Amino acid sequence: MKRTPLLQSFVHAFSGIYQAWRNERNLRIHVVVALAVCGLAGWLQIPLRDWAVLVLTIALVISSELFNTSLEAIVDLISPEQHELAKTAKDVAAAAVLVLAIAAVIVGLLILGPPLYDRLAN
Ligand SMILES: Nc1ncnc2c1ncn2[C@@H]1O[C@H](COP(=O)(O)OP(=O)(O)OP(=O)(O)O)[C@@H](O)[C@H]1O
Repeated sequence: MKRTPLLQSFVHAFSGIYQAWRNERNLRIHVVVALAVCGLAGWLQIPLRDWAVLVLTIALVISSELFNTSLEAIVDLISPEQHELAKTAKDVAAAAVLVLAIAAVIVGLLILGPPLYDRLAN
């Protein structure tokens, strides 16, 4: 099998991000919320370790959304008709994103809550 050049692999990956961005409203919502959280974290001047946790959490949510988008495309390709297994595949993948999104909200509250309270109270 012909091996894809390294640079071309990056081009494909960025193309994947662009396609998902164009087609997936949920991904755009995740990115907008992530930018808002980063803005708030910058304003609150949180420590570097908290930044690391925030960035990893944001990446996990966005990455799961990208996997979800990929899985939806595969399901639509192999099962254009309605099928119980197609429904299970899509619903469970969406559930995986939901679990991470809920965890991300909790992480955000734990990291940003106390400094935000201090800033607003003083
Ligand atoms: N081929 C199918 N067979 C059975 N049920 C399906 C099928 N395709 C979609 N569904 C059901 O419809 C729901 C929405 O499917 P759709 O492909 O529109 O995803 P979506 O709404 O674009 O998801 P997301 O909002 O995560 O992008 C699925 O979660 C599933 O319950």
